[in-house]
Amino acid sequence: MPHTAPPLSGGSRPVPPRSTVAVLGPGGIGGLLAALLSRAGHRVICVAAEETARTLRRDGIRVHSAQFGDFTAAVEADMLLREPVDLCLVTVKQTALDAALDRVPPHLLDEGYVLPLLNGVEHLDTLRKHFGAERVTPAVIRVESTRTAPGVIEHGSPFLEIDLAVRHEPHVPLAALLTSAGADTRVVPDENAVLWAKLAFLAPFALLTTRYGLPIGDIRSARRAELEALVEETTAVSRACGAPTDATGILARYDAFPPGSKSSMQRDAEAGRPLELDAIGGALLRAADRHGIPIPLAERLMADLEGR
Ligand SMILES: NC(=O)C1=CN([C@@H]2O[C@H](COP(=O)(O)OP(=O)(O)OC[C@H]3O[C@@H](n4cnc5c(N)ncnc54)[C@H](OP(=O)(O)O)[C@@H]3O)[C@@H](O)[C@H]2O)C=CC1
Ligand SMILES: CC(C)(CO)C(=O)C(=O)O
Repeated sequence: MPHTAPPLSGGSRPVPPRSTVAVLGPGGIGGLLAALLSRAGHRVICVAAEETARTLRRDGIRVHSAQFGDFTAAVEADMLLREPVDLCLVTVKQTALDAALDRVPPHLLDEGYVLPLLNGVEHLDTLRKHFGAERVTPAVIRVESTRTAPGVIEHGSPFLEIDLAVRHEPHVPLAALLTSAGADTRVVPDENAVLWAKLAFLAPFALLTTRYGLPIGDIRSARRAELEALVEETTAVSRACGAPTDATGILARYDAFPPGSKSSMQRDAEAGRPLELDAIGGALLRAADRHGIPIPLAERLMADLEGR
């Protein structure tokens, strides 16, 4: 998948032989990264609810991946983080973030870094309040990965990409650590560019696939005009927020997805789970309102989805 924002150097520094990484929420993306980091030789502590923690301690994490193959990785797991770690990946849904943060006492990250991989833009405020602004590295992930049962992960996309918004190289070489696990990781100097490039791309994908219950292949063919109009809206908001996002590039990215790909919001809808509507569509509407940008199509889709 082509990236949109210009990279900085930073992915090539040596990785500490064995880092200790906590994963708060070992689900679709957290479980995949936990397993890959463990397989790469790092110490991984998953922080999860009781049943999931018990299952992970007993069975490890089983990954089925077209990109990385099928493998099982041993991880530690607990309901509460009890010791300092080099890095804490935050990989819960936005709807579970406040409750999940009770499991990670902030002082345990005094020397480490927090890497949130949630979709959306507004969770960073919550995390900065909890851990302190200097501990949190904004980031986004591009992948399609599903937790089909506790500790069982189906990684469906032929890619796993992470963009880190880092102005100054953190003490822990985060990019090299993630690269060592197999993630195609880039360091980009601009937080807005990283977060809004993802949201401008994700919001049309998530809202349309969820609204119509169709995978991206059907949306980009049968509902092309709607998709293009919505991308015009999201890129206008993104540009107003200071992120130079271009509609043509986003449409090309949709076209490169395997046709059966679904958004995580769509998978949540299918499973009857709460949707991250506020984190994705709500954040978009609020930003459009702040900048006086009309986005009627996004508003209509949000109203449809809220009324489901
Ligand atoms: N899945 C994907 O392909 C992609 C997802 N994203 C984003 O990544 C984020 C995570 O999504 P995803 O991995 O799909 O989510 P999942 O629902 O698969 O995983 C979330 C995990 O959080 C755990 N969890 C929920 N509440 C708590 C809590 N209070 N304490 C501890 N753990 C908790 C769940 O536990 P349990 O297992 O016990 O239910 C689950 O393991 C979202 O913001 C999503 O939008 C971004 C790109 C792609
Ligand atoms: C669109 C996709 C699959 C890209 O990673 C995503 O971020 C999501 O569905 O949450």
